Amino acid sequence: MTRTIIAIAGASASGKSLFSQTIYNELVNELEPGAIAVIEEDAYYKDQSHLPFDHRTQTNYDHPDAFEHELMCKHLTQLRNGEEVEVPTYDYAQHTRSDKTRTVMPAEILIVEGILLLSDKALRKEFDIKVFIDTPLDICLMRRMQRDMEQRGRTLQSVVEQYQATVRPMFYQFIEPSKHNADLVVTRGGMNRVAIDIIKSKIKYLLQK
Ligand SMILES: Nc1ncnc2c1ncn2[C@@H]1O[C@H](COP(=O)(O)OP(=O)(O)O)[C@@H](O)[C@H]1O
Ligand SMILES: Nc1ccn([C@@H]2O[C@H](COP(=O)(O)O)[C@@H](O)[C@H]2O)c(=O)n1
Repeated sequence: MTRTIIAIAGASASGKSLFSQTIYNELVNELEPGAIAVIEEDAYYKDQSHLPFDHRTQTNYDHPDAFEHELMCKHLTQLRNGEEVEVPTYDYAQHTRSDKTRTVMPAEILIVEGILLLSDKALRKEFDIKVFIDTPLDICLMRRMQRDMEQRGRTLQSVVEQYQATVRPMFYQFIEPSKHNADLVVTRGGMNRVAIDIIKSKIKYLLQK
């Protein structure tokens, strides 16, 4: 069986999750059970449970060193080889992994979404289709403020400080340059109906082959 791994990369709050989840939700009931799955790069943030909470708030979460990309690469290889994996789950409020894992079965179509997927050479080799969600950074910041305060337990001040200290500089150092590794660059992210339909058609085509 040929399996296809699709990477959806882009800035924080650019709409990667919305884009990926829209494709997944619109296809999941049409396809054979278990044919499609989604994995988040955020699940592979390093475990920091050994560090005091105050230390964890100081981590640069937008630098590649914050992630355990080796484990992610290993899991993608296992999934491609037909093995199920235990994907970590991440707790943004505690800035570390939670003690639960999520079993992911080897789907024919695997969508992977995350900020630094296309900046890591080893990870890039795992992807058959590479998409970059290209959303202006000011829009990402506005969305991030709202989302992080509503869903990730952040204050406005903490979002602004983190944005200036790490999110914005790391975007220019790592994420934006990685756009050139993409096969497709998508504007308007999760609301780009044409782009969503193109990826859906490609997935259906691959599953018919
Ligand atoms: N095109 C869009 N228009 C309006 N809101 C959007 C759009 N794309 C994403 N959002 C919202 O912005 C927030 C961040 O989007 P999300 O998909 O979680 O970003 P990412 O996964 O890239 O961090 C979410 O609350 C989401 O609903
Ligand atoms: N403890 C953490 C871990 C990550 N972040 C931020 O999450 C962003 C990536 O997730 P998206 O869903 O927004 O793509 C990244 O920019 C990190 O700054 C965090 O704030 N705290």
